[in-house]
Amino acid sequence: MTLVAGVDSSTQSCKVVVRDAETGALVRQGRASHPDGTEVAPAAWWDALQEAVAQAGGLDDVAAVAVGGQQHGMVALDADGEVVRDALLWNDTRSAGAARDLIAELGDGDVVAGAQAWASAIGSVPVASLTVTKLRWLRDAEPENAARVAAVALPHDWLTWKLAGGLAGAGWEGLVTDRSDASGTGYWSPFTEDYRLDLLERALGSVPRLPRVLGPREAGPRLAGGGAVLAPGAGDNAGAALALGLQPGDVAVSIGTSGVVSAVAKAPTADGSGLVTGFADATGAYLPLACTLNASRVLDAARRILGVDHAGLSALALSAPAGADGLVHVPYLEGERTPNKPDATGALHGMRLTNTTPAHLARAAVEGMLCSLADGIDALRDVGVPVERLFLIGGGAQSEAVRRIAPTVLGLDVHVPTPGEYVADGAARQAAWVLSGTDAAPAWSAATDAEVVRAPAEPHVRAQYAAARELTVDRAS
Ligand SMILES: Nc1ncnc2c1ncn2[C@@H]1O[C@H](COP(=O)(O)OP(=O)(O)O)[C@@H](O)[C@H]1O
Ligand SMILES: O=C(CO)[C@@H](O)[C@H](O)COP(=O)(O)O
Repeated sequence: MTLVAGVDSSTQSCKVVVRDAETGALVRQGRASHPDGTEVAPAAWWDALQEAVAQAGGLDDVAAVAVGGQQHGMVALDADGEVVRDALLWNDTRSAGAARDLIAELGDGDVVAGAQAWASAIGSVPVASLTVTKLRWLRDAEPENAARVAAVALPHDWLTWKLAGGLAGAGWEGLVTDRSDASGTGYWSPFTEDYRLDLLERALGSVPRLPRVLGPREAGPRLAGGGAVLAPGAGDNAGAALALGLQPGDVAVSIGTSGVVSAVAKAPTADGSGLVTGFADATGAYLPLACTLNASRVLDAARRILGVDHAGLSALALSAPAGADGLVHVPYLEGERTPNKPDATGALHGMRLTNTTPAHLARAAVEGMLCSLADGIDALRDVGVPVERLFLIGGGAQSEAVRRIAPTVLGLDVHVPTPGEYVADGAARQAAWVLSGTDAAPAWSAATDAEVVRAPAEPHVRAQYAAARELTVDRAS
């Protein structure tokens, strides 16, 4: 049996799956936690990867490996290949001002024109999540660090490079990425399939070395020591789309640290409103996507307040009526990215003596988180993405309340594939694809055994959320 490995280096943890390259059958797996925070030493990801790989029985008998991971994180490297400072993650909002500056500059002061100019150039309007804004922040806030930057990579690129042995083992040539993750930097164009070095220079003030962008099934360097082939890897959402085998009309709804709705499209998008980012996927197509900063951790916060575990929160939420008798939770606990409100805070609206119970609070948390995703689905529709089937994945999909309430808020049946590591699985499928060299990815059975959850839509839940959504306040600091 030929084995392949897929990695998901996500915000909260690192997951590794080892699968049969031909059938996709799961053979072994491992997992290790990442530290908290929106600024993380990349070495912590490397340590977690080592631990998860060891749990998964190692890579000695594996023929190809692909790394998927959280997108956008800024991994700045110096001339010796060492990290210049801790990585700023996708959910770090300190570069919100830099995003505003970059938009205004490209529009010569006209922010609407600037936003559209960015969307037309790179498919997305910069927000604090995108790497390009983090580089501008670095230039302005830490000029001494900015001056040391010789190369910039993303989390998945850097881990792939480390697996290849880093600068000593693979040289700068071995620093590779793929088009899905490159498209989330803000300096790679899905229209020309090339880096926009002018935009990179505009942000950082210099043009550092960038990872070589591999094609969807192009082999990268080998594992240090001459072992497995390293595949291009992917951004996490592109990895999940590959695992799910998304078809036109399908939308993946991922409830991890981020809340993401994404679909595979034949052509790139350029949404000047900034709600939909026009990323590329891992197969040579495109991945229009709307991403929030607040998803599974909204439920974690509600659990903390109520002093219950996952099952307890779920039972409470399901015991309250749809709409929680008017209690609305706007879940901007980390600020927000879609809509772009980096300084917003979360809020509870419509509190009455009758609805201030643990059950109502739990219901409002689940509904508020789902309402923000429903807004994202509307944004996808607005750019012409067909929305027919929803696939619910990510850690939050393990909540029964989320699964059962989702159709009432999202207004469609929800397909829930068997709980699994879909990003790591997509990476493993890509690794098998690189080995096979065939035109299409190997036909592993994907989400065919999904449970379909049906429930009538409850439009008043979204209506009351929409009324409360704008009434948020910015953080004091
Ligand atoms: N049964 C459950 N119900 C609700 N949330 C859950 C459940 N199990 C795990 N989670 C949440 O899922 C999140 C981790 O999911 P994951 O998709 O791995 O996140 P990420 O990709 O951002 O690292 C955590 O916030 C965790 O609390
Ligand atoms: O920023 C995005 C997508 O644009 C996020 O999807 C990150 O890629 C992190 O994902 P999780 O680790 O929360 O799944």
